[in-house]
Amino acid sequence: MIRAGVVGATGYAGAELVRLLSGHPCAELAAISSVSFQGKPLSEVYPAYYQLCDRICGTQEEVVEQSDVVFAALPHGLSQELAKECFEKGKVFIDLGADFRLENEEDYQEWYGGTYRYPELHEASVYALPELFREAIRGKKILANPGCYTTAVPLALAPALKNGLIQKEGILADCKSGVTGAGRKLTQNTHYPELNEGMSAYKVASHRHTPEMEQSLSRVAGSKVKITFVPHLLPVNRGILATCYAKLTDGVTMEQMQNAYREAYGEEYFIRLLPQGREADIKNVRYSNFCDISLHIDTRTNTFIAISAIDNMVKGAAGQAIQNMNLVFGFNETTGLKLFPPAF
Ligand SMILES: NC(=O)C1=CN([C@@H]2O[C@H](COP(=O)(O)OP(=O)(O)OC[C@H]3O[C@@H](n4cnc5c(N)ncnc54)[C@H](OP(=O)(O)O)[C@@H]3O)[C@@H](O)[C@H]2O)C=CC1
Ligand SMILES: CC(=O)N[C@@H](CCC(=O)OP(=O)(O)O)C(=O)O
Repeated sequence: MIRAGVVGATGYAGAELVRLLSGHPCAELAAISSVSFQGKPLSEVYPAYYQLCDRICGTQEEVVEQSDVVFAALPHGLSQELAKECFEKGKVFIDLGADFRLENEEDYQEWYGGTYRYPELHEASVYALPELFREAIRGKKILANPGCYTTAVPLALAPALKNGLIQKEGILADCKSGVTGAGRKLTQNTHYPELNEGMSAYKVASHRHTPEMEQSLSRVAGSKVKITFVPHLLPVNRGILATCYAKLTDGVTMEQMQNAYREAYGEEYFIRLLPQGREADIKNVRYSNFCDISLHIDTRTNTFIAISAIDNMVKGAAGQAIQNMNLVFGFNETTGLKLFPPAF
């Protein structure tokens, strides 16, 4: 049994980590922390956890001391000091935020407005999207867990890009997110009457996930890829639907495309390639670590369309973080994550 701790357990990602860790056969929840709810049981914050996790929220320091692996589910900008402390104490650190995701500090400065205080930690860290970069993750102690859009879009496009089946210019990612993606804090645009019965885009072609997706896609393609990314807010709790468009390379057929995706993902438990004629749907991946992908070609306009669906809180956050924990501790990657999505 390894000991797992969650810093920021009272947020949505932290609470989801607690839920998933409670069913993990090789990890026990050792400690949780909060600033606002210190000294209070987590079940007071989330009544659904009553008698299941009445653990008291402690301090960040207690989590580090009592854990072999520390998950940070904090707002961006708060992870660097914590990572340093974990690294010095030989703990595995898995960051659900963005502080270690971008390779270039200039990109981080531009999109997040911070600096890399400990460059050596960034050198030691790895971008942990297992289905694309698995081998680089093994043996690492600082893991940058991708976010929801930045999981859904690269997984949808990677095999087509890697095999040169689509053109690198003009890729569009049109994405929809459930409201839990915005976290637990209250804001006007996530207020029920403002959101319900509506659907709107936000941060059009200016969202800070853009450089992160481009980083993954460029690595896979072997040269710089730029995309246009437009996120939308959906009036549902969970889910990311990523509809990605690209111009096909001349002459590419659906059979070639399907072969490339089967070769890339055929052995991946968490990626479900849907049969032709079905479309990925956020309803079918809720509460699971699955990423459903459907492939489509518009022969009239020579356009490839890949649609992926994930649960933003699971494959887009806590589930993927536990998948990464499994990977670095040498457990089967699916341990504790064979979550059956509800049918309706
Ligand atoms: N929600 C999602 O779908 C996804 C989120 N993420 C990332 O995960 C991280 C957490 O997101 P999410 O759970 O949604 O956010 P929430 O706003 O729901 O939770 C934030 C957590 O951070 C804690 N916190 C806030 N400010 C501070 C502070 N100054 N010092 C210490 N703790 C603090 C809060 O604790 P308290 O108030 O109790 O002290 C709370 O537990 C973010 O980096 C986010 O980008 C990644 C992928 C998907
Ligand atoms: C609906 C909503 O607001 N979603 C969040 C993304 C949540 C997420 O993936 O968090 P990371 O920033 O850690 O990747 C957003 O658009 O910023």
